[in-house]
Amino acid sequence: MGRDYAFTTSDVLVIALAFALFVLIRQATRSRKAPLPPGPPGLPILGNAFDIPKEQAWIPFRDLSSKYGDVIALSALGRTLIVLSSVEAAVDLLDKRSAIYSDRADSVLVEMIGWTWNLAFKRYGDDWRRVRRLFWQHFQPNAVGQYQAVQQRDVRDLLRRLLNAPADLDDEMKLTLTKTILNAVHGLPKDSVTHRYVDILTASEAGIAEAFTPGAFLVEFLPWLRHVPPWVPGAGWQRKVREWRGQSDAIREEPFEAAMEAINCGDSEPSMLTELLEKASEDGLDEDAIKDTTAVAFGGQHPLSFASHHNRTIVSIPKPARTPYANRLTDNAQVGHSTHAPSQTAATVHAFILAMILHPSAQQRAQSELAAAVGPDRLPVHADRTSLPYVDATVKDILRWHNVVPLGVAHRCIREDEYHGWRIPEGAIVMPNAWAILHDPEVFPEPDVFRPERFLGEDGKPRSDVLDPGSVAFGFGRRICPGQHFAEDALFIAIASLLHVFDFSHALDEQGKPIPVEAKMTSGFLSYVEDFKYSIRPRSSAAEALIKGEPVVA
Ligand code: HEM
Repeated sequence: MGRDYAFTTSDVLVIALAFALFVLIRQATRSRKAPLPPGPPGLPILGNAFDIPKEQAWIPFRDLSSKYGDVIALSALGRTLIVLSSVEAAVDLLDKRSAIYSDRADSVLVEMIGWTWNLAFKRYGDDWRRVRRLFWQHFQPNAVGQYQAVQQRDVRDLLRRLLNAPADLDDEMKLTLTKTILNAVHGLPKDSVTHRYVDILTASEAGIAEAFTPGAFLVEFLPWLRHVPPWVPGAGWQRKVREWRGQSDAIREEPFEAAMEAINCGDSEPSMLTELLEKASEDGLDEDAIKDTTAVAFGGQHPLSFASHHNRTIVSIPKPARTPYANRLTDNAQVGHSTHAPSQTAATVHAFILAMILHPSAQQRAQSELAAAVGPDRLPVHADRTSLPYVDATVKDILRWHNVVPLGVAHRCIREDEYHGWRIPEGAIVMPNAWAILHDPEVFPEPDVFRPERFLGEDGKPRSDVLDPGSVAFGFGRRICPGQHFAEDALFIAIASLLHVFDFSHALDEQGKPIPVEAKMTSGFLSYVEDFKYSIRPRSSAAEALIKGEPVVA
């Protein structure tokens, strides 16, 4: 009989010493090779562990880049972190050399939490390739056009709901995007998509943020800790992991189960799921592959970052008792609603509203353009985009001014490489500082100012000589966001429709004075603008009639 699986203090000490020795030997071997990119000097063994910022890391990283250059290296606990702060360096490494820069960091927690289905977490290899290819077939530029009608319909529903409950825009925006995704991907009828799905995403987002706060979980460095049962003093984190596992399972299972029930009840609409099911035997797809691919569209856009940090409250998601499909249609009372956007797209729309309040002249110019190009008798459609260059530039400057994934998603280098005479070690975590690139004053003069005009020439037409923020905000190389074209369509139609019929302005206090707002970003690998108060009202009675679908009287 072997002894019980329990670790004594001396076990832990021996392992820690062995690890320290390993790091020292590695450091000594490395010193004979090409140097790492420049960076702040570190402590022995611990390296730059104390230099890796936790709050709004993109700003201190940008400051380090101003001192050391656009490629900097930091080392912590045996890992090397490379931060890229120019578009040239990001494209050179993550894009042009994507054959070796497309892996993700290994993580014991990803496995424990059950996030292995999530494309964003998958290691670079055949499994990632298979799911990405399936996903891409339905989200590539030629395919996303099929979702535009659903996006328009859901945004028009949003406008109607806002007319009745204008204070709930953020919440309603999250629901709108979730409805569109679950309809396009799972074929769920729009009325069956309730706030529960939004809450599932929001809870998992908070869980991911806590799980991947650097250094927060020792198990990432000492993988054997995963075997310590939760009742052992100090192993309470195992309970959190169990909770997060439930959230991850909910994302993968719940919409899928509801979709299968809808199909069986003859209530489902044509979708990515129905297409995958039709082609399953021809393409050799099993249920797991189909579940993974559909789950990626719903919940896979919350990816792992080396320096993630978040301070949101975790919402617990009790699974509802199994009820017949028809009874679930109005089931939205299972959990409390979060006040935060569930996805990058909704967070971007939230930032757009702030920009409109801070820059009323931009709002007016976009509205004048809409009035001229679309007119008072109808709402905008995607096809209007080419005749709305200012609205299009507004979308671009929102992605730049407040990019919601400021440090991108970290890639991992799978083979030692050399760049400008510096060594990029095998296993290095490589992170594009997207915020620094999009706030570089050389590229975007007065970068902190929201100004769509920067993308337009004097004739009001789009300039081709200004960097498109979309080429940075959605990442790089083989891991580039596969939802980019869908997200850009969703942002355009939401922003154009909101501006066409609503005015956004400061909320007033009890004395009738405007309540000041400030553009502040939250910390975390998904960054939001901090909550603010605002007023939203229909632009005119004609706009109100348009929203309600009534005849417009000029
Ligand atoms: C404004 C909206 C969005 C932004 C700014 C955004 C940004 C990003 C970024 C920066 C990455 C990492 C790319 C890299 O590793 O270099 C990413 C990955 C990903 N995004 Fe998005 N995204 C958005 C919307 C969406 C949507 C709507 C979907 C799904 C329909 C989606 C699905 C994904 C997936 C599956 C990945 C992981 C790809 C992989 O690792 O291979 N994203 N996104």
